[in-house]
Amino acid sequence: MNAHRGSAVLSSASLKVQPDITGVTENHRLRLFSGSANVPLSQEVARYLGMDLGPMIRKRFADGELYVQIQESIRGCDVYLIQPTCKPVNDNLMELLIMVDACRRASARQITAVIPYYGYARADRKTAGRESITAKLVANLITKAGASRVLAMDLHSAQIQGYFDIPFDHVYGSPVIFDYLASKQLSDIVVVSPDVGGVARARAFAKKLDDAPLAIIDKRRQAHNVAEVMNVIGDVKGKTAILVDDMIDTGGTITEGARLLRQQGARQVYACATHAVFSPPAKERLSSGLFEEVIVTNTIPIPECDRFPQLVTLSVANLLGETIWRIHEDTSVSSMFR
Ligand SMILES: Nc1ncnc2c1ncn2[C@@H]1O[C@H](COP(=O)(O)O)[C@@H](O)[C@H]1O
Ligand SMILES: O=P(O)(O)OC[C@H]1O[C@H](OP(=O)(O)OP(=O)(O)O)[C@H](O)[C@@H]1O
Ligand SMILES: [Mg+2]
Ligand SMILES: [Mg+2]
Repeated sequence: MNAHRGSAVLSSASLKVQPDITGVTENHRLRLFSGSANVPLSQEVARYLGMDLGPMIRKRFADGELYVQIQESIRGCDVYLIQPTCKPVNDNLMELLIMVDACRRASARQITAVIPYYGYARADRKTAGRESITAKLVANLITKAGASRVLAMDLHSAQIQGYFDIPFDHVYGSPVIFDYLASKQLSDIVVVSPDVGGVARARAFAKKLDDAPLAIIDKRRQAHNVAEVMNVIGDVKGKTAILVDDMIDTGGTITEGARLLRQQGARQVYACATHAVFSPPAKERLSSGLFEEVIVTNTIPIPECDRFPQLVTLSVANLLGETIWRIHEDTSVSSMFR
């Protein structure tokens, strides 16, 4: 390459752009940057990919506004920006948007927003008049900022993929949870969806657990953040119930569900959820003795003060790393979940 350049003037050793072993020029290489929302997860992803996180300055001005500067050239690079939009959601979202904008203006070839937890996902439709569909607004913001594609894990509702008109890879944390559950060798399992929105997720989960039976809880919400459970559809008596959800926020849904399952004769209750949102009083509810274990992943960092003895945290870093690699290599992502 670059033979057209005067070799007497520039020897190939002095050229900055070298072809790598795959024949792709090095300036199209994969680069990974982390926002501040979950640096330990980003570091684990980088370790899986055998690379370092790219250098980036992130600071706050005296007036509270954010400043981001990518500290190396990313011209022509395929850039992956890892940032779950968890608490503080508005700050983390804004930081992601600023990172995307900075990469676009720095002439990155492709920008993938890697969003292990997609905040505002529960505002996925109008449930009353004169409400915003904030999940769609967030999609518009990410797209408009300049993202070329999105990688997200366990969206609250899968339809959010369609809020984007750019390629979207939706992956699941369930394989790491299956592996963990398999190691426990539980018997007489019933997989339980704690509400109607979780039925498809729980059904897929049950299928993977040797076609375990499925039960569904009829949950209602009379007010925001208040969960009321009415009934269990399915047989749970004497069984090990595995509640499966996308997220645990205040813990109302999963603990009210567990209480009902115990009342209906479940022998043991395990809670599984990808995203540990953990708003108060989640810790108190989850550690009240209803659960054998509460199994979550590290899409959202869990501060020490929110941990409790029954909590098991599994890492999705390898899964995200493998997905990033497959996106970069243009190979199948869906085959990871068959
Ligand atoms: N972040 C949120 N926390 C709690 N509730 C929320 C949030 N965003 C939207 N909501 C409300 O949740 C329900 C969703 O309706 P479902 O039928 O249970 O899916 C709705 O009232 C949203 O305003
Ligand atoms: O821990 P909590 O504070 O109870 O919140 C978490 C629950 O809220 C969401 O469900 P949602 O109420 O949106 O119902 P859906 O899944 O049927 O859409 C989410 O899927 C969890 O089930
Ligand atoms: Mg919902
Ligand atoms: Mg739910």
